[in-house]
Amino acid sequence: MASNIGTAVVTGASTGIGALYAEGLAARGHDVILVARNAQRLEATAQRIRDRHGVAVRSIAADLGDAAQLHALETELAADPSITVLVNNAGMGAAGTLEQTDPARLDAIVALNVTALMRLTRALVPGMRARGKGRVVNIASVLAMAPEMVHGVYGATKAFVLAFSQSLRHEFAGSGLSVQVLMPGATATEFWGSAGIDVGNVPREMVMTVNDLVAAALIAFDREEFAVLPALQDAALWENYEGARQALIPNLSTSRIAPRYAA
Ligand SMILES: NC(=O)C1=CN([C@@H]2O[C@H](COP(=O)(O)OP(=O)(O)OC[C@H]3O[C@@H](n4cnc5c(N)ncnc54)[C@H](OP(=O)(O)O)[C@@H]3O)[C@@H](O)[C@H]2O)C=CC1
Ligand SMILES: CC(=O)[C@H](N)C(=O)O
Repeated sequence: MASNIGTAVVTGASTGIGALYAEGLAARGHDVILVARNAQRLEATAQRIRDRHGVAVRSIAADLGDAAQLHALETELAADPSITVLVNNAGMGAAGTLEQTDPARLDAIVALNVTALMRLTRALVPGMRARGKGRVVNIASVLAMAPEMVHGVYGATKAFVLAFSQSLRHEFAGSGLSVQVLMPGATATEFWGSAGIDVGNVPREMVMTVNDLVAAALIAFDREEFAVLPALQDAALWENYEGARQALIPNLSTSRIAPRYAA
């Protein structure tokens, strides 16, 4: 029998944050659709979730960095009226600076972290809006606010994810749709090895386990918080940051040159 709270799509769900997040949604009663490239690993995760939670689990093997595969997935998911949650989790990084990193790798990072996330959201939101309910969860990073903590374009892609989520929150107001942005700090997953970084070189006190990260993220999912920073101990620091941003907004565009630029 289909879940009466609908189906959750989770990208990058074969391992790491995505696999545990998908399992957490299954534990809450969602049917789930898992997306990643490696069909075998994906199906192993799917079977584990089925066995443990008894919900319907589909795995779709697709490379979200490939335009044709992304388009096929958009079409397939847009036609599924059972989808109530989209978790845009798949993402990748790279160890080097802008100049050290192959341009093709930079393109791949932007294609996955930015384009695929934006396109899947664009594909699913019209149906959610027509049905009057839906949730989008975007996995950004604390590096959205601190891109200088790492090299290259990765932090900039995560700044896109944060800004996109802020914009969606505005666009969704009053629609029954909601968006959440999760900003993990360093989390022990395969992400680091794939990016060519040894997580063992990161101070241990800065690295969270993936179990802890996802447990906190799911509590925030249940609370329907907008911005989720599981590693930030003092929530007032985020509130002050966001308060300063909100204070800027009404002052950012005026017809008058600011006195400091007057000739
Ligand atoms: N780990 C960390 O320290 C942090 C991670 N994040 C973010 O969290 C998210 C999840 O990261 P994490 O779990 O650590 O990463 P992992 O590397 O552990 O998992 C990445 C997942 O994405 C899938 N994936 C990778 N490339 C593609 C692709 N081109 N198309 C489809 N699926 C793909 C992988 O499966 P497959 O290889 O089979 O495709 C895998 O399921 C990412 O957006 C990351 O940027 C944010 C902050 C900190
Ligand atoms: C916060 C981090 O260090 C991290 N590697 C990330 O992926 O954003």
